[in-house]
Amino acid sequence: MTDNNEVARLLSWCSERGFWLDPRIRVDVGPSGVSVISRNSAIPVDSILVRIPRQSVLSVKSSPISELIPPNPYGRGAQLSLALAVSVELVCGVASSWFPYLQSLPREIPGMPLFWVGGAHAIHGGPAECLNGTEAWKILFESAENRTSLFNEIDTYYRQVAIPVYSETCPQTIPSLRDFYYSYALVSSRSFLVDSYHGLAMVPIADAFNHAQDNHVHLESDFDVCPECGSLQQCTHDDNEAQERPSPVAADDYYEMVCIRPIPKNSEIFNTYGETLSNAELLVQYGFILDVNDNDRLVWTFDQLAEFSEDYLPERNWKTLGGLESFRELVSGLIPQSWDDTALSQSELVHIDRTHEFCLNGDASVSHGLWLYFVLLLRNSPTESIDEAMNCQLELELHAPSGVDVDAQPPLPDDHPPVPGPQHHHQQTSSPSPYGVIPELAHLLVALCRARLVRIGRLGVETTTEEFGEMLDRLADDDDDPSSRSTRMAISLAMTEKSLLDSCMAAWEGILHA
Ligand SMILES: C[S@@+](CC[C@H](N)C(=O)[O-])C[C@H]1O[C@@H](n2cnc3c(N)ncnc32)[C@H](O)[C@@H]1O
Repeated sequence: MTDNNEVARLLSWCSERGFWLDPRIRVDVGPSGVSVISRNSAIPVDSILVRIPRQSVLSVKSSPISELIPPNPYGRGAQLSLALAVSVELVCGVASSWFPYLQSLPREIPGMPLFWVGGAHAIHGGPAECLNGTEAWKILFESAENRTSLFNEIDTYYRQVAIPVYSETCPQTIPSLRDFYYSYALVSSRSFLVDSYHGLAMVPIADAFNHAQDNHVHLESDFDVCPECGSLQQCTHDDNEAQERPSPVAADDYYEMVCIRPIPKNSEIFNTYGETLSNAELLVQYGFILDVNDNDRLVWTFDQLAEFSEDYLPERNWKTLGGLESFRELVSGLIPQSWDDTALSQSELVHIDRTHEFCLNGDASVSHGLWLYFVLLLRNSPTESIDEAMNCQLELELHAPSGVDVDAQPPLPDDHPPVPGPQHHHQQTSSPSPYGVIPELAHLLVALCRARLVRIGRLGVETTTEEFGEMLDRLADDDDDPSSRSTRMAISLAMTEKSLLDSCMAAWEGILHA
């Protein structure tokens, strides 16, 4: 972990480079590494707490080897490019212009699952195994960008792009793959998208703030600078039409950490790394989780739902629904429509989801997209009304034995036979239900959740709440051991997902007894 001397060296370098820190704050070393704390006076909203000179950030553009790094403006590609720039600066050591900054960063980031696979953190029996089937597992191993694992993407970039650059710039001290992982981890956990010139960048001092959802500060920057030279003023790269950049004032040469929520005296000052980040995302990108995170959710893709339907509802083949692609189009065309004023918005079990995903949210409520998928799948003809299904949903919730309780514990004991699986799926009876497709939909949702629990494995199906508690308590006793801390975070994630799935199953089984 960073020590006080390293922080002192960082601050002295910052002062030489023209940084300005409000005297009401200090940078300190605490239990979560470096943090920023208010001194003995409260700080009001709109105060500028830190000014960071634009030319002091480490980005692909400001790197001495920028010409050698293939440009990659967004997403994981941008992170990999910046990791390459950072790794070369780390090799340069004291010769790097950013040395006092780089020496102040944590030497290891064991909380990030990137370091859990292989070595002491072997996947079998290690913390990574506890992530099996969870949302974090999906981010790590089924990356949305090209369905490959994060590890493969990093390894491929290292071999194909980084090694040739190292051979040219530092042939005597080529960083190892593990060294490259470290640089990637620094970028993943600390970089900011600052403006259209630097793009993603390492921003000293701005990255000393820890994360909270109710943050006190955020980074302000004039994003719209010349992407070619970074100029805030009109420059030779401007064409005649694009001369709308505002004339600069002195402050524009800085990025600023600005107070957006009053800060009490003597308390930690937090930034946010993203208002909607779930614990799975925080863990993978930053190596920590929050005790309570309202953004936690479980997501299914359309393809996963389609695969599930083929297994559990073989009688509904895609041909009867006009083909898989036209069904996909139907569903994806309806989800973004306005659902706020529909009857569904009054449901206790379904929520109108702004992300338009097929998901279960932190209240164990299913998204309107997931509900709609099953309604469209189950209805007997394309003319059957969705409004009718919404009314049936509300009716059934109303007539559930004791109302709907989404926090109810699952009625099934752990040794209860599983809910209908692919082989013995509950068939629709010949007499139609007065609640239309909703009872069948409830059965399917329960089966979908059960299938997800099975993917989580032992922690999903066999572990009781008490056992989770005991495991977490045991690991908390050993919190100084990074491996115990990692396992504790992984188990917490699995426990949260199991609890959401259990609550969802209990609620939908509850309405089946109406
Ligand atoms: C941008 S840095 C923040 C400064 C950092 N504490 C340091 O020592 O340099 C992000 C890292 O800080 C830690 N961190 C940030 N917010 C945290 C939180 N709420 N709880 C635990 N660790 C946190 C994590 O290790 C994360 O990867």
